Amino acid sequence: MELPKLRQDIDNIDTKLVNLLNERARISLNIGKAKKEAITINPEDEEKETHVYIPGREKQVFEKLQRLNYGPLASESLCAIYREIMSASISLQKAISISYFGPEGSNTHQAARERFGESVQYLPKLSIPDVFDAVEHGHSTYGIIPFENSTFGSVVTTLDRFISSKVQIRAETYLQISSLKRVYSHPQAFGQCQKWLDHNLKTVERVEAGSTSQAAQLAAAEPNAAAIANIGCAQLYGLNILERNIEDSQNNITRFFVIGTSSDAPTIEDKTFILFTLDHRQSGALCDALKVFKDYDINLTKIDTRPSLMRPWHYVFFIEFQGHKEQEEVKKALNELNQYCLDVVILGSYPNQKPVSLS
Ligand SMILES: O=C(O)C(=O)C[C@]1(C(=O)O)C=C[C@@H](O)C=C1
Repeated sequence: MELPKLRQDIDNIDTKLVNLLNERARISLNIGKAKKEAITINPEDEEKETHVYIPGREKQVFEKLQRLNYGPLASESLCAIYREIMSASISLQKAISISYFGPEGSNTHQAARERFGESVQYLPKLSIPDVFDAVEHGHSTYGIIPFENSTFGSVVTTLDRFISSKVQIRAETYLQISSLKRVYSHPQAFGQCQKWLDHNLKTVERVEAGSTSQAAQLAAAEPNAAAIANIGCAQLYGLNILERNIEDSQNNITRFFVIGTSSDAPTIEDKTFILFTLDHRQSGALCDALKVFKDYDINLTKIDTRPSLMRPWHYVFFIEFQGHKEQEEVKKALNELNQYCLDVVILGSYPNQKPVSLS
């Protein structure tokens, strides 16, 4: 076929696409209005503000797209296009800001961009507690923080800040951490690449930085210095890539939480994250607490513990389980759990986003 004719075909399709995209945008604006009206009609509702970001609905849309797609467009390409459609849709309803554990180019920044696209405002914060503060004080609509890494485990600063937090988890999101690099880095990244570093850079001094992107920034400003960071950082700070994929486990994935002022309504598959404290003088207290989940047939997906920060040798337990805090069985289980605990705090419920490859 002639090239001009093929380009004419593309022009015609683009005209249709632009019209359809705007039709979609108008519906999104109406959804925005409907959300505001729902709150005005039901002022007694727990929900005091309109949430434009609905992770459960987004999951549904993305799953449907992948089911519908028979190519030749790759599903990843289609999802990337839709990420931006959704981002624009959100920003039409309300201008939102996302604070993230930065600086610019950090893994958390990357995770945030993959989750929220380019039409929202990003606010870098230099520490994880600063992200919590920004959400708690209303300086940003949502926050995003690293929660755990598949090789190195929990991010303890995040767990510790949850102990005194007023935020609720709204979503989880996963990021494949690849192409880790050099000698300046965040302690988490050093931990993830320990074996490689011991083998290849045994005599090189390891200098800790506040984040992987700060490490890249430092390395860029210093001759003969390197950083362990992601590819985005190398591009941002003009670094050469010396070695790729140096992490000990090649399947190195970090999970992040999106935090906000409230969680969203139940979807078909949610998880809930809680913390609780126990009376340590009572033998079997932890066993009694955990048995509640067995009795209600609630599957646990994570358990962790941290010093309580209030009294030495007192601990806070963190548990993630399948189910939503508004489901009857979960409510009953948490009520019963309360009887065995000094304190139970629900940190939020969110749709399960675990990639199938990790299940
Ligand atoms: O369904 C909604 O609640 C919308 O606001 C629409 C929409 C979309 O564009 O599809 C936009 C943002 C939400 O995070 C989910 C979906």
